[in-house]
Amino acid sequence: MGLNVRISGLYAITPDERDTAELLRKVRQVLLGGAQVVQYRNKLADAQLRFEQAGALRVLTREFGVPLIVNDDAGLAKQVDADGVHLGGTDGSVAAARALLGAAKVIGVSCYNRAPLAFEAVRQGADYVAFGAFFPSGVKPDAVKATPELLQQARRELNVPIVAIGGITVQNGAELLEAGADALAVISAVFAAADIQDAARQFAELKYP
Ligand SMILES: Cc1ncc(COP(=O)(O)OP(=O)(O)O)c(N)n1
Ligand SMILES: Cc1ncsc1CCOP(=O)(O)O
Ligand SMILES: [Mg+2]
Repeated sequence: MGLNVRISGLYAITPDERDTAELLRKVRQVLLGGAQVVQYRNKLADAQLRFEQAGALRVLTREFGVPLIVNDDAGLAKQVDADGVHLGGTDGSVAAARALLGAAKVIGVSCYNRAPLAFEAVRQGADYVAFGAFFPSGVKPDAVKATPELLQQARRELNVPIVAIGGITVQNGAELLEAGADALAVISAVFAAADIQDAARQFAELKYP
């Protein structure tokens, strides 16, 4: 995994935002609040806008010394020299991403509510695994439901960082950290907050491993 990359703490995932200046303003707030990882995710943007936004986030996250992970697209991660890529079930193989990005970059894999997917992802060289959704998510209302017991099992049986996602708030996140998560991946509870920086700060103050 990347030399100075640690997957732990508040893992802030960007909301679908077409206005790049607005996106940067919001992400600066989460960084000032203490986010430890930023993922660029934008399901509305076309390839040109995604390139522009990922590149701008690359500059911003470097300013804070925080890793930038690109969702779905290892090619874009490579183009902007992101620290890694996050792959879901339809986003290509770990092997293909590794061949493109090299050994120093981070590859994270969505494992939904299935421990066997995580064992296989790690066998293929994933650097972290993500489980969820733990709570109802307005961003992904149809996401499969995962339970804290899965985090306990993953903690016992895996040696890579574990990320929890889906409807996570400051209030319900503590339970997931106690069950074994290293990082909390969050969109709405930080980016839809009236005060984004303060919401991020509250997440950053939780007790991480
Ligand atoms: C940290 C993290 N975990 C899970 C996901 C979800 O990935 P995926 O299942 O590919 O869904 P999309 O985010 O692409 O809609 C994630 N992005 N990040
Ligand atoms: C991308 C994704 N995968 C499972 S739930 C989810 C959305 C998380 O967003 P929120 O933190 O707003 O529930
Ligand atoms: Mg995906």
